[in-house]
Amino acid sequence: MGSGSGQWSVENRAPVRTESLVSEYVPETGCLSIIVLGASGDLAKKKTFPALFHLYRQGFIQSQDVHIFGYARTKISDNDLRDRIRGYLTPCKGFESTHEEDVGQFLQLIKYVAGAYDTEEGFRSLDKEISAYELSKNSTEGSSRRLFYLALPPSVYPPVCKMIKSYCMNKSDLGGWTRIVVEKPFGRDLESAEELSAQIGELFEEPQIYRIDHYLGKELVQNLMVLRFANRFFLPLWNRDNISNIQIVFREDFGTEGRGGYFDQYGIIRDIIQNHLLQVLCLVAMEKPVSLKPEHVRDEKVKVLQSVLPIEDSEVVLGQYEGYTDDPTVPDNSNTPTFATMVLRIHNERWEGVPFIIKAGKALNSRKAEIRVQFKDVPGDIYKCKKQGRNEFVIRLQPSEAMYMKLTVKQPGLEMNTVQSELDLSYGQRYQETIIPEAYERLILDTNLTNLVYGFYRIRGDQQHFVRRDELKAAWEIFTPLLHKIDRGEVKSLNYKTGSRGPEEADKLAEKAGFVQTHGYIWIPPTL
Ligand SMILES: NC(=O)C1=CN([C@@H]2O[C@H](COP(=O)(O)OP(=O)(O)OC[C@H]3O[C@@H](n4cnc5c(N)ncnc54)[C@H](OP(=O)(O)O)[C@@H]3O)[C@@H](O)[C@H]2O)C=CC1
Ligand SMILES: O=C1O[C@H](COP(=O)(O)O)[C@@H](O)[C@H](O)[C@H]1O
Repeated sequence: MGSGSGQWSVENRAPVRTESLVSEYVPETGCLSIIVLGASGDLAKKKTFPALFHLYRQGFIQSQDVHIFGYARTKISDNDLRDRIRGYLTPCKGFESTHEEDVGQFLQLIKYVAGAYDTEEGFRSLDKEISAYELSKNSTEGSSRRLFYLALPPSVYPPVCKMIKSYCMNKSDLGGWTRIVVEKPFGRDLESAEELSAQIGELFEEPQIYRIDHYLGKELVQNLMVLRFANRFFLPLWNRDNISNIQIVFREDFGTEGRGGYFDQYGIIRDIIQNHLLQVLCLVAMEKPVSLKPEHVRDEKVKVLQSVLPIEDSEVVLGQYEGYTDDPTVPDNSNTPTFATMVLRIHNERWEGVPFIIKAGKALNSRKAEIRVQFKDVPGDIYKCKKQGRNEFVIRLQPSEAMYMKLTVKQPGLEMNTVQSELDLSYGQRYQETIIPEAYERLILDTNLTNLVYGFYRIRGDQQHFVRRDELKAAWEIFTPLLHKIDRGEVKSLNYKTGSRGPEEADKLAEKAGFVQTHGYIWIPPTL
């Protein structure tokens, strides 16, 4: 790293060798079929196909051994599907000049099959298409790999899994496999999630099931364990003796945008908090795992979830933005929250007494997701620093990925004043040449493709960044009592204005829980 010109530059360093990450490189020889079920939908066009395109452009998906199938009920042709997704395929950094050509070649890998989610006929035609492709590649029966991505509402997972199991399985005796990727929210509450798990569990083994939570694929979420467990700085500070409170925040500056029908059945807690923000909380709060093996990491996450105390009604604020019910698919009297702030408390030695303030909202005044660790006041403060604000360590997940530490320094110059400033690691500036992959790219890669990890080849099929069944159960246990109260109308959503911070009561709750806002200081992402 050199800063002679005043600019940061990044040297290529040898990869760090980490013993526990070494795993055997076992080549998989058969061809791979990726089947996107629900291909006509929102997730497929906005996230799944674009992620596959980027993997293709970066060489992880190669036309000679990977084919992509779209499946849904809508009766459209191959070309219709290609036209639907074309506009969502954004150029890969560094490949802008060949983008049109790349898109054309990628789209040719996609074939569409129309069919129902619960009938033999559709899945038999799908199997026929996949088998024809495998045959055309001379892939030995039993060596081919089939990845079914369920970009579908969870209500159709059981029939779809049954159909896959009955008509579309690969014979896995020669290194081939069949895997399924299921989206969140997995169920509506503890009971329905357990039922869904049991139904799918009868059809597939746990290692075949990838419960995706795309927040686990975000760069700075993947960095959390490295940050906590590979740096001496944080080890002694990361506990109730030093930390006053931790906020985990998700804000969007747009509403449900045509997804009102889906959203109204779930609400912000099931859509964002029970999964995305809770997964982040686990990584912030867990103890160091025995190793980086997926089961060791997930064991520690489960322990955190099981230590969360029941949520107090007095520590919850719900909101619904004005205009939410204008969507014709949303009932006029809907109480579904589009905003929630709540305090989670972890009953263990490290975190007793430290509130985790969780906040998520749609149609707010900004779009961002971040973790804000606020430290306690300095004891015996001779500078009267309280007026400047507390130390905070902020991990900005998006946009403008960054980590910064808010700290008090001497005001530069002749005066002897203190002022709040920051140590700033902004990724856009520090890693200018690096392409930060989209969360879905990374996670799809984890399900099936071979890649370099910390300098070693390993077979993907790594479930560390996916949710295990007991983890899911523990997550639903936390929220189910509250969700049932909301469903029964016992906890009401307060109105808030589109483009606001959400209900004022939410800020008051955070303050009551111990968060001290710094006034007069705002971190601004550095521009290049
Ligand atoms: N959209 C997003 O940004 C995100 C979505 N997700 C999750 O991904 C999954 C899919 O989401 P999304 O694409 O938005 O959903 P959509 O509502 O767009 O549904 C996807 C497809 O499923 C079929 N479908 C929709 N409703 C039903 C139904 N009631 N019964 C049977 N089939 C139905 C439709 O295809 P057809 O009628 O052609 O069969 C539709 O095109 C959900 O679990 C969601 O929570 C997760 C993260 C982000
Ligand atoms: O899972 C979901 O996530 C998106 C937000 O994802 P992000 O990566 O853009 O932060 C959210 O808009 C959607 O409601 C939800 O289903």
